[in-house]
Amino acid sequence: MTLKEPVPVAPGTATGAKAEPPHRATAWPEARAAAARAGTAARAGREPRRLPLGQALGHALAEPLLALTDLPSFDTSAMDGWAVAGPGPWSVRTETPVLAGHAPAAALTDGEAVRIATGAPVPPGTTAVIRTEHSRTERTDTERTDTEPAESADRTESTERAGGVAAPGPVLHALRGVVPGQDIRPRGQECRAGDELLPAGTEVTPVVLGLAAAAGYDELPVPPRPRVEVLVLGDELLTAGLPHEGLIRDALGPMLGPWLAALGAEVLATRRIGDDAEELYAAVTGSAADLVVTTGGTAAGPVDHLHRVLDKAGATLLVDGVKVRPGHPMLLAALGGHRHLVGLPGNPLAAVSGLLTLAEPLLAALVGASPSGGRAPVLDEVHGHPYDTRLVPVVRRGEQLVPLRYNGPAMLRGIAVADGMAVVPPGGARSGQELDVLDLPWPPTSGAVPAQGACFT
Ligand SMILES: Nc1nc2c(c(=O)[nH]1)N[C@H]1C(S)=C(S)[C@@H](COP(=O)(O)OP(=O)(O)OC[C@H]3O[C@@H](n4cnc5c(N)ncnc54)[C@H](O)[C@@H]3O)O[C@H]1N2
Ligand code: MOO
Repeated sequence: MTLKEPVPVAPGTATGAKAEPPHRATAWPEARAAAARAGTAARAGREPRRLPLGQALGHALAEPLLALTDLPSFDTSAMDGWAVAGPGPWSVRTETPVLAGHAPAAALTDGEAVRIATGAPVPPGTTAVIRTEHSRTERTDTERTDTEPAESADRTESTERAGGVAAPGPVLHALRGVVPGQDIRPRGQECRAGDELLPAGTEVTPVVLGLAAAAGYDELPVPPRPRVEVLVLGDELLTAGLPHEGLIRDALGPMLGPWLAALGAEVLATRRIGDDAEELYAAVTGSAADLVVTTGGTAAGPVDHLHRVLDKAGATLLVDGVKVRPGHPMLLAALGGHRHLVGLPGNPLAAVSGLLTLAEPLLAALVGASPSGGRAPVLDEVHGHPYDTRLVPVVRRGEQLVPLRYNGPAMLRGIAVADGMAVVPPGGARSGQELDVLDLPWPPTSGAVPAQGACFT
């Protein structure tokens, strides 16, 4: 590998030159934006497919979720009790109670009441629903003048005297004031047909499935999953056993496939290529993936073939180095035909940095989603790079971010227990300063993290 960076010259030195940024790489926020733009452009022409609700979990909505019906779709009783019309007392209509899932009962006229269950359509003319426990019924039968609890109304609703002569039905009294409309969920209370319930790009969670079903959907439109292939470069990598004689375990092959899958990708394969330029050329040009992710070989060492291979393949470098630590040799290339390649540096935490900087925004844009993240204050001062952004593994402690100790470019020990990576601007961050945080696509840690400290090598 050759040194990519001119040594910065301090102002006032013998050369008289001003201090220059140490390399001509893309600024970190612009690199992320370029990756998102690449994903958005590649998204054009990728037709959404319709998946049954049972298969749509975890996808992003390809289109806004528009209500296919009013919700509720009819005026609904919110309580078990009585549908009443006008002021009371009411004469109870002694028909079958109105139940959920049944056709609406005949219209009520002022002074009438009918038993009704939660979720049942209120009869036309209903002005309020009175909860069972806020009511009492009274028989008008001369043999019985005592009042009875409403729960036993069914038993009191005998309309026949001995001899078959119709008796007046029971009378319903309210035990509290009755407000017009009380305990009625009016049609369209939650939404009207055509209302946007959720924007495109929303992740389909279990609740989204429930809302979609309530709103009338059997299927949901989702973008096709981006197809990704991972190519792991490096002759020094072992796939099993202990490191020995300069050989080390491949830490990225086992990590990247599942990580990319957690970001919504369909991982076609993870292939180990070694340091063979021809094999790499064949793998890159022959890949059927929308996104090829390579690891290693991004720098300028004797066996770092990636730039030469991309050049030979006619690829266009959209980002060639990013002003970020770790991971500054990362790159993004357009391969033609809406296909892209993200080159992750070989150092494992540098590869994570490249994944979050370039691969995540590109994949999110390909499916119309937004990259995850938020902002939070950092507990202590964080050392910064003079010119470049730093990405630092952090845990969330309450509202605050705590940087983790093992954050060197070759280390995964910090990020393994992290909740995300804090974005530390050039020059560093003060204690209490708000920082952007890049989330990881799995639940936060329990917070049981070893003691903190600094370790930058
Ligand atoms: N002269 C220069 N040398 C280097 C520079 C530079 O600017 N000038 N940049 C350094 C930085 S920063 C990084 S990051 C690396 C990037 O190197 P490559 O992307 O070319 O990666 P490799 O050289 O292949 O590997 C670097 C390092 O990572 C280990 N590695 C590679 N793959 C894996 C893997 N799958 N699992 C675990 N570890 C892996 C590899 O053995 C090396 O130790 O370049 C610096 N050098
Ligand atoms: O950018 Mo390198 O990632 O410092 O190791």
